[in-house]
Amino acid sequence: MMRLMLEPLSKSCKFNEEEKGDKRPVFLQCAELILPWLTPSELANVSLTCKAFYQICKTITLRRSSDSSRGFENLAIPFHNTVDTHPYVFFIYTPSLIISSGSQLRRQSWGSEFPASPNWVSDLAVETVSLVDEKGESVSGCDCETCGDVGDEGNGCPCSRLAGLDVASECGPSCGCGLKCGNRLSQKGISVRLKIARDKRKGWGLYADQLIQKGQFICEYAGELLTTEEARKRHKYYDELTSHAHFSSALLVVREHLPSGKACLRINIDATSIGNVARFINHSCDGGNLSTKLVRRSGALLPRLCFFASKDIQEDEELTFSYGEIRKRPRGLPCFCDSSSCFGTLPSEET
Ligand SMILES: C[S@@+](CC[C@H](N)C(=O)[O-])C[C@H]1O[C@@H](n2cnc3c(N)ncnc32)[C@H](O)[C@@H]1O
Repeated sequence: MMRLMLEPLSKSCKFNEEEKGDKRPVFLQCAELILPWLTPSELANVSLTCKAFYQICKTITLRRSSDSSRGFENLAIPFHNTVDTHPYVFFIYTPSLIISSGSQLRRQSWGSEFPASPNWVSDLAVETVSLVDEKGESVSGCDCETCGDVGDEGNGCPCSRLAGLDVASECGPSCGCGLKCGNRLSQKGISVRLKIARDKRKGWGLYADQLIQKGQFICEYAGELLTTEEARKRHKYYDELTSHAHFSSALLVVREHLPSGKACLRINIDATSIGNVARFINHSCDGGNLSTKLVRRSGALLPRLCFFASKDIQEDEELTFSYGEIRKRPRGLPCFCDSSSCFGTLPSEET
């Protein structure tokens, strides 16, 4: 389909190169709209067809490397590479957890003059999934009207006391308070400056681009929410890819122990093809400088995995956390965390 569309465009390209008008030709305006939807290899092919397309593709590449979040986050999160020639990583961006995409999210415009619409994936987000009774009323969480006198941390809010031991609870859609409420720390998006930089041995990593104080919210781990069956299938497939070529997967399994202590809820999040900047966080055997917390919005069925600074973090410091303790494979992938407690291999676990 793409070839059919581009053939007439490149023919008119030749025609328009001969034109010496002041106005930008319509075909170039069309190209500006269409080319940001292409993958890097498609873009590379198109850039060979004529000078005008080459220039547009170059601009798109620059825009892509200047903001991995494509305008979905409050702040641009650029790529920096002084190691090799890869300008950016191509994946579909979602600022929050989404239900497995099916065919709806195969393409995303990235690198156009206009930033992506923040509502672009919101219809697919699962955060508003609630436990409701037959009348449609919320049967979990709280519906406090206001958290006004609870301070910026939201400590006194009834919602913050609903959580289990390793889960924090924030105000949700059923609460009367707004986004300014102190008990919605992780809902305001990324508010610290971050960048993605390339390391010779570990590949891309997420770095602080400012001083970050202990306790500050960094980002959530966003991606596709998978069934355990699908997660196992993908895990096997990613393992095969990793053994044949350099490939980085970002499939995370989180277990939430339910208050009874007898059961646990398993959450599989795959950020490999569809995810946010958290997919670039590398492992450190000493636990790194990030702590993870499951955060549930009042009334929401599923918690979200959120990263907070576990210590003060300096500008240019890499953000890392521990991928886990279990090392099932004796010859697992080598770990280059460089911490004094490094095990030598990355954690690995059967999913
Ligand atoms: C979630 S991704 C992190 C981003 C990844 N570095 C990239 O380039 O996209 C996980 C992968 O990063 C690499 N990685 C993470 N931590 C590492 C470490 N401490 N040492 C070596 N490689 C690491 C491994 O290839 C791992 O499978």
